Amino acid sequence: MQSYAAVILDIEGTTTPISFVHDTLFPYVTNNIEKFLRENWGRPELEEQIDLLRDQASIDVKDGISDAKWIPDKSADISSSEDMQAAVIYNITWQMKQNRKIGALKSFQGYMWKSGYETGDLKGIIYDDVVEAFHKWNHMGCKVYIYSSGSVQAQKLLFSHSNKGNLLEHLSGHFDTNIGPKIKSESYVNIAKSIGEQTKNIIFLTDSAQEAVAAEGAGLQVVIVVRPGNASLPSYITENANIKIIDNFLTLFNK
Ligand SMILES: CSCCC(=O)C(=O)COP(=O)(O)O
Ligand SMILES: [Mg+2]
Repeated sequence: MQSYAAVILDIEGTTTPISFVHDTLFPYVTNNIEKFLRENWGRPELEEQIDLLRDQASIDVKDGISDAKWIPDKSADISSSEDMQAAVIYNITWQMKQNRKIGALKSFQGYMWKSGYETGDLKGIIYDDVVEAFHKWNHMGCKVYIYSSGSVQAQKLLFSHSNKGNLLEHLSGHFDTNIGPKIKSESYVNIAKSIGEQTKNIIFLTDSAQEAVAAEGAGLQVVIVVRPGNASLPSYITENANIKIIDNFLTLFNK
């Protein structure tokens, strides 16, 4: 591995078990959405989230995506709050079944998780070696950033309410898909510009083969992280001499 000035980390399957996202975070949304909407109905923050979902739903319907449905407009008096809530529940459930990485869904999930973290019902899970690596990188003066499909709000909640305490002080910044999709090289170029580093001076750690290829295409140094429960790696990754594969962040500090 060459030297580097900044590290970018994926979350799911990299800093955090996939099982935490799929067996705890996602069910928190699907299991609580009905009650959550009822209790928060009329709040401006919830209306902002629904506006984002409605805009995305219109795009999906216009694009002819199968099973996509409109969310009624709040200015149309014909729709009761029950109809609106049912449409939002349908939309969230439909998107989550497909594990979509779309901004409006990710933003809504983050908004719901906020109350879960604040009440203590949710606690982010971070692997032990990640925290030790944070200390080492911080000590070396190497900046650490997060790039996840989860919204910036959701990322901050996870790292501030974690099983290892509040880890936000170790992080220099957060990126979500507002900077671009994780499977596009351009997104990594955008992040490099935003943090003021050349792409060759950044390492990106991820569990995803597609993300690895995109980051490599942008000129970043790429490390694939293998954690329990991660998907097996395709041969174009395992046979790519430019991509290092590790199962523990601390391997990166071995001489
Ligand atoms: C920010 S925690 C929630 C993770 C999430 O919603 C997700 O889609 C995982 O995406 P990642 O890019 O971290 O693999
Ligand atoms: Mg991942």
